[in-house]
Amino acid sequence: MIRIRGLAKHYGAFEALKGIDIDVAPGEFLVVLGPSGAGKSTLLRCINRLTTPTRGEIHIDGQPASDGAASLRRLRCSVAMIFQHYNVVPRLSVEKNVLTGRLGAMPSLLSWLQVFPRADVAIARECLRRVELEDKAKRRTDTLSGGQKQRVGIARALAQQPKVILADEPVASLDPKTSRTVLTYLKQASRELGITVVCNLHQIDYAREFGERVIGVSAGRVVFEGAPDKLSDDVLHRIYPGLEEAGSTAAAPQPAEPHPPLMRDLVLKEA
Ligand SMILES: Nc1ncnc2c1ncn2[C@@H]1O[C@H](COP(=O)(O)OP(=O)(O)OP(=O)(O)O)[C@@H](O)[C@H]1O
Repeated sequence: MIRIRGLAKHYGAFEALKGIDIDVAPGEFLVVLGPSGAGKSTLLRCINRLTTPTRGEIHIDGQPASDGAASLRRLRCSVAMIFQHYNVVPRLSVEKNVLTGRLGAMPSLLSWLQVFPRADVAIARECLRRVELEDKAKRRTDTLSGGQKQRVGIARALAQQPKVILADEPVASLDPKTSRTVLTYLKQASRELGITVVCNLHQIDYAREFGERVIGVSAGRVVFEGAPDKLSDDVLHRIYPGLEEAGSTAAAPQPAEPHPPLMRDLVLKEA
């Protein structure tokens, strides 16, 4: 579904991405792990062309992603985004926020007037049902909790009926219990609707729990690619260089515990 080859992004003299090759299968739930500044957001922004790569090729569903008008239109329809800070419009109702996911598919006059065809309202309601928020449809979105706002973000992305969802640290602002709920809704929708998801995360626990495959990015390069159960201590040190200096020295795996102390420290810090 997504094929990335030799992707590089420079900001002036700084190389944020240094030649990345990634393939994502249709319907796959791929987690991208990496320390702050590794280039995870830049990667997502290159995929949906919010930023223009310096070098490299990206194909989505066999079509090249480029800055041409036709390509951008295609990308805006087929690739949806979920953001860390939800990006909902606070004073709009929950349902209207979800309906904004339909704007790209609507005639421009109707979208300008914010008149939504009945079929689009039905799609929005179905998406709200998926995240179990149908009873909040008419509520102002600023009256919801953070977790509920992110579920609105998921419903809005689903309303777009995308082939791909890019989620940029979707649970970074949420507590662990709410984070799991939100990721469960996202994974369920991905599985049931066959949507490919690329999800940037900071939490190793959630990568293990929700990722079907994990990519580790460090300093603009892919340093790991594999199944979540392959996230050993060695791998984590490759993804997070300098981890020992920052935390405890007890980095050796301790099979009696679900997570070695070093990993747990990192998870708690991020949660
Ligand atoms: N518009 C920009 N101009 C200059 N430098 C940028 C820009 N956007 C990102 N960078 C730099 O590129 C590097 C990668 O940033 P990016 O946001 O992709 O990292 P990240 O892995 O998503 O980090 P975080 O987990 O903190 O969000 C960072 O050093 C950042 O400062």
